[in-house]
Amino acid sequence: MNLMDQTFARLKQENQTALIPFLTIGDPDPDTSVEIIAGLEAAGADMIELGVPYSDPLADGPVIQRASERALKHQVTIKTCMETAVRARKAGVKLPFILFTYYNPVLQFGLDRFFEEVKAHDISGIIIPDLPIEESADVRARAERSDIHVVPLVAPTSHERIKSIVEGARGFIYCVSSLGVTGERASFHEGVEDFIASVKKYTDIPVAIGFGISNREQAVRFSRICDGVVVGSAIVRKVEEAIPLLQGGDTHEQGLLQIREFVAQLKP
Ligand SMILES: O=P(O)(O)OC[C@@H](O)[C@@H](O)c1c[nH]c2ccccc12
Repeated sequence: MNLMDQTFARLKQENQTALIPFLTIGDPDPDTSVEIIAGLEAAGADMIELGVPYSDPLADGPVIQRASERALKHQVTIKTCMETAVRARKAGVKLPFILFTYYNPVLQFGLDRFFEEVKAHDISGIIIPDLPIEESADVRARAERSDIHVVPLVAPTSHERIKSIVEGARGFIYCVSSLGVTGERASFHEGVEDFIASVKKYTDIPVAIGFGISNREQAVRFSRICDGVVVGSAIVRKVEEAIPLLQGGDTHEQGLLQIREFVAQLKP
């Protein structure tokens, strides 16, 4: 059984909601990313989206765009992110990894090699936000053969396409809370709870929500109706704010603690 499925099954038994951070790998550097991942698990994260930095992150707001630029200064690639997963495992991190990447880097990497390497690096799932619908059947078939879950994204504007998007999906469904790009939000798309309910009508697999969730109150609100909450920009911003400490030699641990404490209070 895929580690992601095992985790959701355990959380369901414990009547818990998964806290799923997104982290740009290589920000501020690859070594520190391994330490931040360990800190996220210690803070209560249940699985982690390992963000592959990309030069043209169309769906990302300024916080993640800046993080990608910082990471790309270290020439971070899909391979670096896969190696980061293995390094985190070796450091004792047990939670499932989800590789988050735009489609172009996957095509550059090569689809056959991509799935072989994802499997070999103990990664449970992938999210490709710009995966073209006409390519998704092939990608899902390849993933299925390796027992890797391709997590589909559904938006409040998906309406009649929700059924076709979630049918046959594995892992979890990623409900995007609002239109636009990633980034902390004070409010969400009108009727977001109804949207989530409409998605749950078509699937029995876990449903998580992301986009804009940046504080405990919002995480608790969505934990009432979702199996998972995804938090990215708010955490990536904490990393950005901690960089002077992380790079300050004797204040490095203090920087890691600052990130960990922010994440710990998010756990619904
Ligand atoms: O950053 P936010 O608003 O907390 O949203 C999660 C998001 O970071 C992560 O899941 C993600 C990062 N880049 C994306 C692009 C599209 C969809 C989702 C994402």
